[in-house]
Amino acid sequence: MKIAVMGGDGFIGWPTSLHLSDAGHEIHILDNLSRRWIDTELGVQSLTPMDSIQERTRIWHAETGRRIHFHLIDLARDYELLKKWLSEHRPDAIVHFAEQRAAPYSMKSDRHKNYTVNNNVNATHNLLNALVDLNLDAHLVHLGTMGVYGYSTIGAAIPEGYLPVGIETTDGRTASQEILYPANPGSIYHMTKCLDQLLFQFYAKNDGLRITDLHQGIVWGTHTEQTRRHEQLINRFDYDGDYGTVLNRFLIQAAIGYPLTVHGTGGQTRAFIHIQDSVRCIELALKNPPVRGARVEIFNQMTETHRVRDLADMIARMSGAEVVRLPNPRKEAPENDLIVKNDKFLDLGLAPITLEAGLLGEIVDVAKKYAYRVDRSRVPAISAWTKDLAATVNHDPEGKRLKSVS
Ligand SMILES: O=c1ccn([C@@H]2O[C@H](COP(=O)(O)OP(=O)(O)O[C@H]3O[C@H](CS(=O)(=O)O)[C@@H](O)[C@H](O)[C@H]3O)[C@@H](O)[C@H]2O)c(=O)[nH]1
Repeated sequence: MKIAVMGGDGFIGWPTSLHLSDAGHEIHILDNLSRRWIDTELGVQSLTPMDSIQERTRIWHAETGRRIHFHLIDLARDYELLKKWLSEHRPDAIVHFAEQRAAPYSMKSDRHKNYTVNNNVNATHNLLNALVDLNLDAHLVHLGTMGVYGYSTIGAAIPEGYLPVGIETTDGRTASQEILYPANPGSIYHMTKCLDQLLFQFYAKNDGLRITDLHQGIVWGTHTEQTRRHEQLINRFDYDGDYGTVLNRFLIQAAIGYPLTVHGTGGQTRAFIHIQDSVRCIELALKNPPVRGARVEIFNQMTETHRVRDLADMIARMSGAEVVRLPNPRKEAPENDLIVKNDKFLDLGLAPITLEAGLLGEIVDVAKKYAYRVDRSRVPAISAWTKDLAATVNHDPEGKRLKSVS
């Protein structure tokens, strides 16, 4: 297939592009390189040394003989350019990662909220709009989030996208139907993914677009089979307070002797998936498109659930790291249970990498190897969900004032 990977320079976009190229597909990355600009804005860098996208694709070609094409296009702002590209290339499938993906970054300030909403919603809508106008029947696979469901404690498993409901009719019968699971976002970022869902519902219904939405959990790990092939193909790894996700943050904190930063009681339960499984799921989704006219296909893309404090305790046991409980900068339930259905990917043959099997390797391979690149002052999570919470944020889990956290 000819596949366009929107956002193919990012944390999941890059290994996905390599994985699909390795499988023999013709890959075109469309990216505005915004993630690299945000690194500059925040004054942080990936733990792993990352080359330019042009250099990365050159190395891939030298290693494998395969070409990955790069096109500098901003989906949210360059509508005409995007449309021109799609009309000239007419891809068979599109994988859409081209959104701002960090919840803390989206909550940093009014400016960051605006940026996240404008960028994410426009990128998704521009893409859908262009597909219809060009009569392009490409299968769109979007990377969504488990966060669209919220984290309720009702004790029932979260279904894959749709919830069966029974409604009493005016003549006393019970009519049953399936509705999109009620959206319950926990951040501006997560809210944009809820808005995406509505855009998908409309365009699938109105124009028959073929769309798959992957509700993904928190990704951990960094390497995939292809990124291991050459030092310069390495994936990015974020550890800072805005972009670092919880498990990867704990791993690097353990490696540099920084206390593991548990928010609140650590009773938050979340869904997880290894990066290698994430790219496999995307390939499985591409191989199993919905038919034209069908409703949006939704998969829960996660393999296990864990409580944050249990993860911290596990890594502390393995590494000897200290655990600190910090005031939570986020407005979220302090404790929740989480049961998730993920039968669809398992039925398609996904054999998940478990945390227990993969974790130690990650600490040794990545966290310790690049620990010298860490700027400790960028570790604290200081983006607060409300102005009140901002006053309680702990800028210094190590116990001494940090020089610069601006
Ligand atoms: O140092 C830390 C960092 C986080 N947390 C806690 O860990 C949980 C998860 O935080 P996270 O930053 O790992 O994940 P999140 O903000 O939910 O976002 C990440 O995971 C989402 C999947 S999910 O969480 O919605 O399932 C993706 O959509 C996002 O792109 C990705 O950045 C939260 O309760 C947070 O308070 C800590 O206790 N300590």
